[in-house]
Amino acid sequence: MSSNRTSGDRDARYPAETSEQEMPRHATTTVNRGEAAQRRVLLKDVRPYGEGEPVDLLVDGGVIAGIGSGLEVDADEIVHAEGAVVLPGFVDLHTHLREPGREDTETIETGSTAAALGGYTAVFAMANTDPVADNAVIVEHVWRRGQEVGLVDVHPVGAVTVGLDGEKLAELGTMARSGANVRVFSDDGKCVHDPLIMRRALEYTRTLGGVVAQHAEEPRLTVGAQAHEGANAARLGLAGWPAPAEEAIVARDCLLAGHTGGSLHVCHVSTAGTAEILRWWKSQDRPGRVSAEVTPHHLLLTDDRLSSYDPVNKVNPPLRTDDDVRALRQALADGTVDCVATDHAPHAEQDKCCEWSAARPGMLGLQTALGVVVATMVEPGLLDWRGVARVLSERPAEIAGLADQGRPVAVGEPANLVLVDPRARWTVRGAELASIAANSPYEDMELPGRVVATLLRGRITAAEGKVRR
Ligand SMILES: NC(=O)N[C@@H](CC(=O)O)C(=O)O
Ligand SMILES: [Zn+2]
Ligand SMILES: [Zn+2]
Repeated sequence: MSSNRTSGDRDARYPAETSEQEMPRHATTTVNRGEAAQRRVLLKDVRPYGEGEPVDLLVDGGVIAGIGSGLEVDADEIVHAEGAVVLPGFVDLHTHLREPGREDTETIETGSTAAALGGYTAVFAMANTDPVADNAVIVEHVWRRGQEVGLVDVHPVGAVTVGLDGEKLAELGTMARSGANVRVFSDDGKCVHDPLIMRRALEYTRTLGGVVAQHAEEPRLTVGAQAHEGANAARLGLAGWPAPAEEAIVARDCLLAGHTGGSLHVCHVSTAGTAEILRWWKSQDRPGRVSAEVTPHHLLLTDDRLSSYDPVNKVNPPLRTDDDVRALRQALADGTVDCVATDHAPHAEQDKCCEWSAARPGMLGLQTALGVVVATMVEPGLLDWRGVARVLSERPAEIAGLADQGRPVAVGEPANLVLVDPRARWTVRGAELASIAANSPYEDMELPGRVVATLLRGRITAAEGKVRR
């Protein structure tokens, strides 16, 4: 991993130091005077990591300039946070933004909006777009468009193989050296199933300081699969997606990562067996660099949802059993699974509101991830707020090699931050989410934990449920 990697290596991120410095400052209450004026933001009464008495946190010039009680400073904006928990901004290693190709379901702009509202300051946009992000032109477009929108850093994921076809390695080096500085490579949506291609990908990305994010699904075991292979699928006559189709690939890839010294990241872990394999592998003397993510939906939902026959619940890998959910929560709590990634997968109404077998797999996740993590991990006592920072921000930033994300809430650190009201509860309405698509499996569900504000390099990108461009 390139440890010195900051997004600032690439494009301009702040407007250059200009006359902002001379602009008059006013101590005001929540007045937004645009980015140029937002140099100093005072967050009043915040609790870093939800610990201790509320303090004030001053953000100046994109970094945390002071933390203390009763800071009396001249700020451009004051946010009265009323005891909100402050954490490093969330980092999503697994987002589908559908641009280019399916802008009718999500664009970089609408996806960035959903991300900022969900508390994210960086997302990784998967390569299964149309055309596929398997070359420098596409990845540079995604990176630049994300910077233009300016709500969240959109890091393009580069495809491992040309056209996601699994046959020929894409030009990984060209993407790595491009303006998008790609470090995460994935054929997500499809598995890099050929073991020799996977081996070469691990070897090659190692020399680039990158990581291969694997969608673990042995395709020969999931031909025609529609739902988790178990009693519920059998009852409904749906072809089964057996747990070993995931587990066999994860075991194989751990061995390959160990052998090559390459970095493997396992996408959307969904079974108790996969958690066991990862736990065993990580307990070896030389496990190399293997990391894993779990999605919010696999932490909360089970294949009991199949009975409704509503394809909003169709996702890949499929929703599994209660036992799997329990094992995944435990694995996330003990670090066997490193982090939470949304696998935010917007789909058009016509691709979801149709018969089950014709429906596309995938569900929205960016704006509901925090709520689901609070409901499944914080409320049952499996994680505290430091743990939330670890799984939603620190570990994903480390895995992707982002130097300026997932940093401590401390003076001198970059002000990529999220403020969370731990007491607030809200009801999910798919149509009210920022995504163009509305395929949320949490419709009408009440979720705990609300994002009060998100700051990207010291600038408020979202506050009170609205983004600021
Ligand atoms: N998760 C899904 O069910 N769908 C994803 C692809 C993927 O993550 O495998 C998509 O692109 O729609
Ligand atoms: Zn996938
Ligand atoms: Zn995905």
